Amino acid sequence: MPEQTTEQTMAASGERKALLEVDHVTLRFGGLTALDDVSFEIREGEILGLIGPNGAGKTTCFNVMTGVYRPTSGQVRFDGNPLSRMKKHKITKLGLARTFQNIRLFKSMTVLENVLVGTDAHSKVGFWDALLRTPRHRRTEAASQERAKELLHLVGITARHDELAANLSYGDQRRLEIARAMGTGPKLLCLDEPAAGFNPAEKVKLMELIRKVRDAGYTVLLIEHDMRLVMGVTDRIVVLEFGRKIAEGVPAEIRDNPAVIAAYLGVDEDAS
Ligand SMILES: Nc1ncnc2c1ncn2[C@@H]1O[C@H](COP(=O)(O)OP(=O)(O)OP(=O)(O)O)[C@@H](O)[C@H]1O
Repeated sequence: MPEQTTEQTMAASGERKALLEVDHVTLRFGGLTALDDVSFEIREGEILGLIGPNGAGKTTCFNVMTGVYRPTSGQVRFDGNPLSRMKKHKITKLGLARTFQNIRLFKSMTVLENVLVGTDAHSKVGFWDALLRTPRHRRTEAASQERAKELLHLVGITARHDELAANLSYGDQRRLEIARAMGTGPKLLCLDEPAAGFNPAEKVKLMELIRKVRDAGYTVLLIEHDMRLVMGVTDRIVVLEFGRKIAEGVPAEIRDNPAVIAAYLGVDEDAS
């Protein structure tokens, strides 16, 4: 398939429905306003980057978007459903999955088992089916294994199914985290600094993987410090500074936006 230009992707994504809506969200930690009336949306099939200088509110926003924090005011809707008061497993079932800044794998389980933990979130078989190993349970288990192997193939760690997760290289552990999150069958995959600790070659590979994930039909939210990676892989970018949204647009617009440049360089916009 020929590669799409950003404009083509945008033209396509502009017609797409909003999968996740951040609607006038404010979040206060005591006296500190970590998010201040922030609104934006993630559209189906796009890769959206959320960026901003240290302390801008990205992680807080990510946590609000994935249902970890409840906003002080405003609302987050996923596929039209308000996330507040929803339990985590319900959010996962709706189709929202995330990875963590600090890798959180089950290190003493195998690579395949780690992904199976995710696929089990969608399992329809009950407790007794599992206990008695009914044909229904065996069929479901075989389908889950197949699915888990496909995901490992997608992220590029096929050959190491039976290896303990602890024995994988750091880069492969990060890839496994992505496969595990995808195992839950998400519509939206939220990646929290997936390139942390990567060398430049690994970052290039990660960019390819993120594109592959999007091309496989997933929508992706990416929080990432590495500007080159964000600019190179996202369709649109939202920029936060001091808890406020200061810009939103395609990478080329964000790159040239004076408010964004000022935020990153730490200079007074009027003085620049
Ligand atoms: N649980 C919390 N309690 C109190 N203040 C918090 C809490 N979490 C974050 N903050 C504050 O909220 C503000 C935004 O922090 P946040 O971690 O969301 O920023 P960030 O953009 O992710 O920063 P970084 O790039 O450094 O990770 C900061 O001033 C931070 O100190």
